Amino acid sequence: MYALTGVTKRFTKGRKEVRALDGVDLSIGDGDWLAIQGPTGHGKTTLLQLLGALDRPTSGSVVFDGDDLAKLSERRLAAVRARSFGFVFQFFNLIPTLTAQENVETALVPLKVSAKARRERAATALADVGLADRSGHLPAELSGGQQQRVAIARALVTEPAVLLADEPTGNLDEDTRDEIIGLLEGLWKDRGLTLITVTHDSTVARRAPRIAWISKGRVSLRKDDRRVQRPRRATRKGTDGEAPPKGDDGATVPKSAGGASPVTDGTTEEETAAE
Ligand SMILES: Nc1ncnc2c1ncn2[C@@H]1O[C@H](COP(=O)(O)OP(=O)(O)OP(=O)(O)O)[C@@H](O)[C@H]1O
Repeated sequence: MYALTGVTKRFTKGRKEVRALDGVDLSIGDGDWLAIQGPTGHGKTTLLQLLGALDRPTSGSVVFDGDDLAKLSERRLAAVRARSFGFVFQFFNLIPTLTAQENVETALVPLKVSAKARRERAATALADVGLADRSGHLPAELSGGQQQRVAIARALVTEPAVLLADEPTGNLDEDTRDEIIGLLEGLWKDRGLTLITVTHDSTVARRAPRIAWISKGRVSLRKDDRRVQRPRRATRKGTDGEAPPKGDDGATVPKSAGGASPVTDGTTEEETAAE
């Protein structure tokens, strides 16, 4: 799904140049859940923004499903973003004057979905995150955890292939953090999503089968890193809504694209990591 090669990102701050990413090589497969962990200011959000086509690298390539996001026109980039990526942020980013239902519907406006279909799909998305009975509430009338659920519904109502979450539990207490990460994990398993979560929090990172550690803009993966390979998510009209089977340790066991025996690609990526 993703292949990043030699990715650097530099910012200029006054007279100083900051190398936010410094030679990142990384591959992320369909259906992977990758946590990006690391100290503050070391490039986590920058990497997430490149993966979500919100920004471009200074050099290197970010290939997503065969397209180098670094080279696409703004128009194509916006189209890929709208079609393929959903975003969740630490501070929810809901529109305060709109109800939960209306906030979720906003994600469908750029896709030119009819008003009736918007209403139906937003109601389903809210039900999927356990908020069917809160659809008429404004964000201020919801708890932090509920607001994040609305934000997750808004991210998923467009049925993206990839969900990118930047510190999704960073503004929540421990119990709510566990609820939200459990919700994300369930959605990841059930929908065959590719999930990429940025987090400071090791408790959250450890829930992901893959962890990328980022330090000074360089990425390293665990020695035992393995890509999870699962079939592409179910589409709206598809029938493959089946949750992947569990392994002995309770972890999701990947299936081959043909739905046959579980496989991984069998390679570790440490050779390609920057450290
Ligand atoms: N738009 C920008 N202009 C200038 N410098 C930037 C910009 N965005 C990020 N940086 C710098 O790039 C470096 C990496 O920032 P980034 O936000 O990716 O770190 P992070 O690991 O996500 O940090 P945090 O955990 O605090 O969110 C930092 O030094 C930051 O100040």
